[in-house]
Amino acid sequence: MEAAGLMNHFPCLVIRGICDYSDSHKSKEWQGYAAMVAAAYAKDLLCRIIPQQVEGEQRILDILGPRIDHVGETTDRIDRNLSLDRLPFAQGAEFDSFMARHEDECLPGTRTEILDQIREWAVSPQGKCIFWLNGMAGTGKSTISRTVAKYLRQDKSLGASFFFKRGEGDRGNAMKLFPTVARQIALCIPEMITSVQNAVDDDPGIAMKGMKEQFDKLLFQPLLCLEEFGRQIRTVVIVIDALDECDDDKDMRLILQLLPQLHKLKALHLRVFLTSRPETPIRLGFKKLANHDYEDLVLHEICEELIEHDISLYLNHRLSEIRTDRESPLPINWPGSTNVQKLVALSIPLFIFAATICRILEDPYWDPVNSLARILTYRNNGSKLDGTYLPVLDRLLNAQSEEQKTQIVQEFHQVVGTIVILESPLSVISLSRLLGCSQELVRLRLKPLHSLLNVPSDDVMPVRLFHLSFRDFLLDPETRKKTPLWVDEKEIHRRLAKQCLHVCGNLRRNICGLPSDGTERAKIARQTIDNCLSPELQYACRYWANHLVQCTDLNDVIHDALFFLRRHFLHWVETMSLLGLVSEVVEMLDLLRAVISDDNQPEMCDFLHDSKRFVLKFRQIVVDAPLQLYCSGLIYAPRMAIIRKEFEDELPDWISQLPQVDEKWSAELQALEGHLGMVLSVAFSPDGRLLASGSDDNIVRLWDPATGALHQTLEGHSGRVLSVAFSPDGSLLASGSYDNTVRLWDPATGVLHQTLEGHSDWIWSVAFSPDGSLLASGSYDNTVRLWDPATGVLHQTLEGHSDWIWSVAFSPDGRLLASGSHDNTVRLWDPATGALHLTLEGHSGRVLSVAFSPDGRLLASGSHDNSVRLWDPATGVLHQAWSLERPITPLTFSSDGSYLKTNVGSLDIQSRCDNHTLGPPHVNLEIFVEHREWIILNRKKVLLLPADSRATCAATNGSMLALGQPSGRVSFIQFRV
Ligand SMILES: Nc1ncnc2c1ncn2[C@@H]1O[C@H](COP(=O)(O)OP(=O)(O)OP(=O)(O)O)[C@@H](O)[C@H]1O
Repeated sequence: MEAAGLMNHFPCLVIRGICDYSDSHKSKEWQGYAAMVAAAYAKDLLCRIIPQQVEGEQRILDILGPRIDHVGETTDRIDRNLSLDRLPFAQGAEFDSFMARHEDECLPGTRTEILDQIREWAVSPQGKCIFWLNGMAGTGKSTISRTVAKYLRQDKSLGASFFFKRGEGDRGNAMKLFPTVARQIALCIPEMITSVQNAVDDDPGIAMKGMKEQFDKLLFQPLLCLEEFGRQIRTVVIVIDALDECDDDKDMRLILQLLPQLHKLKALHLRVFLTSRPETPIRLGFKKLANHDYEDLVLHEICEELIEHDISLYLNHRLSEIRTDRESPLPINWPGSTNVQKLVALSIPLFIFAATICRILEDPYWDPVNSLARILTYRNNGSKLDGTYLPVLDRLLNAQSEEQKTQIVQEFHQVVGTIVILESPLSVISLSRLLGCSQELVRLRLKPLHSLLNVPSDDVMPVRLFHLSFRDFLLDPETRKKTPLWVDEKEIHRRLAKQCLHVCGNLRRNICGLPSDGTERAKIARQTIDNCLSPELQYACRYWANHLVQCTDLNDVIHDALFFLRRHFLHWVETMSLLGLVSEVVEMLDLLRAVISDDNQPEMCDFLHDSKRFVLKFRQIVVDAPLQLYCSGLIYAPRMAIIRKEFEDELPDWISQLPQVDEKWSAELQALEGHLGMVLSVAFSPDGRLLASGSDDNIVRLWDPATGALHQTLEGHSGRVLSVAFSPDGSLLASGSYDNTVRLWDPATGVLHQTLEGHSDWIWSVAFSPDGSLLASGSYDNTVRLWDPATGVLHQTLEGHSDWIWSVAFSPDGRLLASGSHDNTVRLWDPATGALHLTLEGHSGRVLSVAFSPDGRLLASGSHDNSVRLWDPATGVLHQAWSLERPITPLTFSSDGSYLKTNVGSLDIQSRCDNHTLGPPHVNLEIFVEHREWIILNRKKVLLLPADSRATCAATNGSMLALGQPSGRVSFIQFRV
């Protein structure tokens, strides 16, 4: 048949296929699958062909007959499933995934009380939103989670499960937590599918967005929509296991902030069963939750008899299995009840010890009678760890010649030493490539250790420790006295650093063969990246610096590192960009800089300084399109930049005339791009680790000033954000807005704590009291309001000004609050009572800025009348007035109080001189705005910023200056120029 003819017949053939499958009675699974595929074709083809083929239409309808509705229904379902398929999910995170098929569940008869308690909580209408099972490593939490998930599935109340696992790709972080959970819940509550589908359609990149947004759009809102369906209320539980294995403390805390919101859902009882070790960020996260949000159970604190009973049951069961499974019969009385008792005592409260002992005893290469005797001997001599691990390790060296022993010890260090030090696990194949040895050698060394290491039969799967205690044992300095197999951590780090750098030598330009220099990272499939970058190369790129900084003899490795950087720096950044890890490059450069001395390694220091400038400057473009590094990056780098000179050969040869560029790096470290409107306010957190920027686009963004990474996007205001301020302990961020509200956010998680409503006009200024117990907001409604930031309760409304409030400031002891107003006055209030203390009159123009000196003895006011006035805040007496050239804002004291910094110059307070003196040498930074350009004075150096720095606001953390720009960018300026 000709191609055209075939095309004409094709739709009918497909539809015939559908009819045939519907009539046949093949396996249910097959039918479902075939139906979906066939119906998808049919729907598509019907739409395209029917209007054009009148004759064909009749035939199609004849064949389909009454089944047409069924096809429509099926295709809708396919559409929905396809939509859910666009949601990325973490492979293997579900409790019954293929990867988890060998994981244990609770042995029947063990954990009965705990399991009952959890089941009761899940079904009780009064049950709290979260059940937190908290316990030390190896107490059996994950085993309980798997069992709970299984029961819930049987009861049809399992909504979703997510088992975190460090070093297991997406399971080791929170990026895909909510998409994975949303996908599972939507499949179990079909009414939710359309809302999830809409969220994905509205924003196809939603799964790459911040967690708060993912939670809201993929989970919370779709679940909220269920209320429309008015179904009978049912219980749905999400199981989240091992939250402590999520790689980012802030993410853990954010998850804990978000989950309690699920309690607000009315259409169902949504519960979360969550387990973790009692790690600090998690404990602190729970501490912040209200008591009614969660209940908890501490697994290692339950009554010892219960633990003893369970471990004893487990050991008896496993030991009897070992007896039965053994090919050669064991002595009739083995292991003997006394020995079992001893093993039980040895294990309490850790199930992992019992499990490890059983793995040792069932190892077919060793005699269990002998193994048991050794375990019990070690038990008498040392710690639990000795008793568990030494018997296995000692056996490796038994009955070997000295020569063999030396070789075994050396290979053990090479292979097992590496496995315990690795930052994330690698397979046998990757290990052999990283170590430069044969796969056979790796296998050989692992063979006698199957009871301590999880060695998959598939050589491409990662080798892992059964339990981290094995690592602790091998690295413990005390172990050195007990076995030559002790692992010298620093030495292994040194070797790994060198081996990683060696592997990184394979990097090259355009390693993934991207079609063009402009290819966007978002459009590169993960599969392509994984095909081109082997796991060991990915590992080496990501961790070489971590290993380097942890070894003793740095000189030797630094030489290798410099050699690598000078050849492959750009290739490395390209690879890190492909992996989505550009921020880590900056962190790694900082890490290296911290251990390298200026005197001994000046060349490395210069290189690190220059390369950091390069990455910060071009970060955004590199994040978006990796290969732009060689074009936009190199050609716009300053002429004398080390990176530009080193990599001159990489400059694109198709650009005949390169753009004019500066000789050296300018003062601008980095521009933070993301705001869609003018940046109106910026503030550093008290520890300098976060920068907040408020903008015309109604959004507050939180950035990491060290790497330029965007941490949070705080959305909620419906008007411009005019002012931002951190609380003194950095735990809260306040934002004042055109929408007449102040919002209080948790800067660590981005969660909105409170919306303070009450002002009837814009809020231009917000300030926390020095002890953080009060928040003042100054507004265009002529009032200042004082709030309790912890509860959001309004304490006082300070009325008295007859016009807008531009600025508010607390005195350092918190006893006074100053407000500067459009009515040309400054007022001083007692924040405790709200009483007006003084009204300072004298300015002939609006007062734009107020500031207290660090000792609280002076109050400065800057006005639109171009003057600065200095008052005694206790008496209201005017000390001094300067008349300057322009309206004064902002106004701040130098940290030692000797200078007053204004936008037109600095004023020496002691000598009362008004000649715009530069600060004394110890004054690190002064900031001025001169003719709408910014001047920075640093140790008497004056720096005029580029003409485009028309900053609207500024803040400093002591080493960097952040400038908000009308263009919506935030620029970082370094001081040491
Ligand atoms: N009730 C049980 N029945 C049978 N085996 C158990 C039970 N509890 C724990 N185990 C065994 O103990 C091992 C360790 O338990 P598990 O991994 O659940 O501990 P964990 O508390 O989650 O540890 P970690 O915090 O290190 O992840 C399991 O692999 C399993 O073999």
